[in-house]
Amino acid sequence: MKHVELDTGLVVAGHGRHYVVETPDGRRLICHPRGKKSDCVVGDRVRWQATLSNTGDEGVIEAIEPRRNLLFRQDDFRTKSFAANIDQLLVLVATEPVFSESQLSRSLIAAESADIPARILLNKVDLPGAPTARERLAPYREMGYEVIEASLKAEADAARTRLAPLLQGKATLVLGPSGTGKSTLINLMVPDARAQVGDISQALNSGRHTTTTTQWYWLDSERESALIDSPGFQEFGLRQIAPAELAAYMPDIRAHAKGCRFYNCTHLHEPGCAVLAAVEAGRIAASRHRIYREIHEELDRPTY
Ligand SMILES: Nc1nc2c(ncn2[C@@H]2O[C@H](COP(=O)(O)OP(=O)(O)OP(=O)(O)O)[C@@H](O)[C@H]2O)c(=O)[nH]1
Ligand SMILES: [Zn+2]
Repeated sequence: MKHVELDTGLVVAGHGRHYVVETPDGRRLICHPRGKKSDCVVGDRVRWQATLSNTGDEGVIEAIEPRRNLLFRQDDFRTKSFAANIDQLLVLVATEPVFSESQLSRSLIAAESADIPARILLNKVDLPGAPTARERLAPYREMGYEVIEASLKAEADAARTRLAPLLQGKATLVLGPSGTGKSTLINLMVPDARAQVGDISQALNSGRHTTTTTQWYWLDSERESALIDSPGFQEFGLRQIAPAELAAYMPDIRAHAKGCRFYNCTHLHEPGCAVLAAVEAGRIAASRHRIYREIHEELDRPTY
């Protein structure tokens, strides 16, 4: 196959085996991958060819360009990709509903292992629970993550002004549990969000109210900055990570792991473990070590 003859495009949405591909001049069309395997993800750069048949598709994806990165989760049974070729992850949490620290940590670990920088956005700081949420995020600030506070609805203009420079020139994947304000964020930063989803995606999404698939939104007419909205999820498996690697992807644990007596210390029970000593001394948050233990046990279980 001669790639030079094929058109290039960006995958901006996926619906089962159908993908919405955006051409360099901004046109969007439906494509399906050649062959049975549908292994495209939003953010993929692809090469496609116009279809001559009347399948309803307008193009066939012939090739996927090598990915710069891929953020995904993996359990015993399957791998779920969020997006490819992203510049940063924005983990959205809120004062209410109370967020799961385990889910937050898992998102950050997945990003670390994929070498993708991450920030945390705490929404709804106008609510009385804000100080508690802030306190729960203190360890994350301390280990180096930027925590941005906002009230996306209550203080919309201030939030937009604060966020715009952080998103400038980047493709930002947003992950966060349902009810934290993801739709509010998209509508705040992407005024023409509905139009960008477009008739194609709306048709493929078959009348559902919320988008159930990942969607790429441009923030500017120059198409330099983008937000990628991914649907909420229940489980965040990290099977792609070997148990012995886990500490390296948790900055607070990593900072102490060098001081352990044994080079292959699991930081769970060993004598002379600098991580356990740091937990004891309060230099690593107890909640973080609990999460480390929980994930380590999960990764250590045999797969069937
Ligand atoms: N108090 C307060 N409420 C907010 C703020 N931002 C969003 N909300 C509310 O939080 C609720 C959830 O917001 P959405 O934007 O729909 O959240 P979502 O994450 O898209 O939720 P799903 O649609 O369930 O995925 C709505 O009732 C919003 O009005 C805020 O800054 N302050
Ligand atoms: Zn140790």
